[in-house]
Order: sequence, then structure tokens, then C-alpha cells
Amino acid sequence: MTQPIFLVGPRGSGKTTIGQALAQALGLQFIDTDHWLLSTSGMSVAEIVEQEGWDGFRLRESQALKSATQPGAVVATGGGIVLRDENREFMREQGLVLYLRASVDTLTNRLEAFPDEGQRPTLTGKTITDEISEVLAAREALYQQSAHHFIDASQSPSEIVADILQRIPASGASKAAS
Ligand SMILES: Nc1ncnc2c1ncn2[C@@H]1O[C@H](COP(=O)(O)OP(=O)(O)OP(=O)(O)O)[C@@H](O)[C@H]1O
Ligand SMILES: O=C(O)C1=C[C@@H](O)[C@@H](O)[C@H](O)C1
Ligand SMILES: [Mg+2]
Repeated sequence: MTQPIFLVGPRGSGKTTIGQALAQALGLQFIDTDHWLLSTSGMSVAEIVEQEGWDGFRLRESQALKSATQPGAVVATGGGIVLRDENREFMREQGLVLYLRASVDTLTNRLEAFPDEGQRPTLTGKTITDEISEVLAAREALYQQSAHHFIDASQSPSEIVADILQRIPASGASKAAS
């Protein structure tokens, strides 16, 4: 398989966790746009937003997506990557896009247990539950438009990886929607 696999979804859906496990299972390189930005800029998401605002972060994130993507890699994106048309088009044209879907309750539980405020500064100033509901409602259609496959991300990591592997046989990843 030479086309990259992109994981999209909201904060806490498991893009980083599942991306690492999937890359290991497939023997592929793992890339994470949030980590790539941290290592290339030396700044956390919170620091970039403090200095450049969310517009500055979104610009850097789009550049990171294009610079970091490699053929045959698993790419965990940031939760807001789908906000820009150019990013959605890039991912769909270059590779296979998987949407990790989970309920507001599941996402809230995960983010409350591990908030990581340096990488997940508030988007709305609201509580985690209210923020997730609002952000998911605003982005759901964009995640759906971007994705070739919807994956139930409420399962355990090993179940999710097995589910993904069933949909992308070694003979070549399928872009058929499901
Ligand atoms: N399938 C899962 N089952 C249980 N816990 C999970 C699962 N996937 C991720 N987690 C946990 O949820 C938290 C968030 O996961 P992760 O960082 O992978 O999400 P993310 O989608 O990459 O978020 P972000 O958009 O902020 O980068 C972590 O603490 C992780 O251990
Ligand atoms: O959902 C979002 O907008 C974000 C998710 C994280 O992955 C980071 O990219 C950043 O905190 C923004
Ligand atoms: Mg992540």
C-alpha cells in the first residue's frame, strides 16, 4: 500500500492512539501533525495560539499536513484539520481517509481523564462537555465529507485496529465508502 492513511475526528477520538497502533500493525511510518508542529516549531498548540491566534495555528497545520505526509504512512491529524477545504481535498486525493467516530460522552470521559491543555487549549471557553457538543455539531458534516470509511471509535484500540485492517486488505486500501 503506497497511499497514506489519514485519521480524522474530534479531540479524544483516538487519532494518535490508533494511528500509532495501526502503523505498527502494518509496519508503516507514523506521522502526527500536532507532534510534527511541536517538534518543528518548538511550540505547543497553546503557545502557537497565544502568539498567533487560531488562524495562525490553522495556517501552520495546513502546511504541516502537506509537508509531513509521506507515501505509505499513517497520518494522525489534528481535530480541526477538516475545517479547511484545501485540507479535505488534499487528504481525499492523496490517500484513504478514516473518520474515528465516538459519542460526546465517550469523548468527554477521555478528555476529562487526560486533558493535555498544552496541546488542547480551549476552543470555545466552555466546559469540556459543552465544547465537544458544540464543536462536533459544527464539524460532523466535514468529518463525514472527508472520510472514505467511518470507524466506530468507542471500541477498544485493538478492536478498532482489527476493524480498520478488515477494511484495508493487504492487496490495497479500498476507497469505497462504507
Ligand atoms: N479506543 C480507545 N479506548 C479508550 N481510550 C482511548 C481510546 N482511544 C484513545 N483513548 C484515550 O483517549 C485520550 C485521547 O486519545 P488521543 O490523544 O489518541 O486522541 P486524538 O484524537 O489524537 O486527540 P487530539 O485531536 O487532541 O490529538 C488518550 O488518553 C487515549 O489514551
Ligand atoms: O479540535 C481541534 O480543533 C484541535 C485538536 C487537536 O488535535 C489540536 O490540533 C488542536 O488542539 C486543535
Ligand atoms: Mg492526536
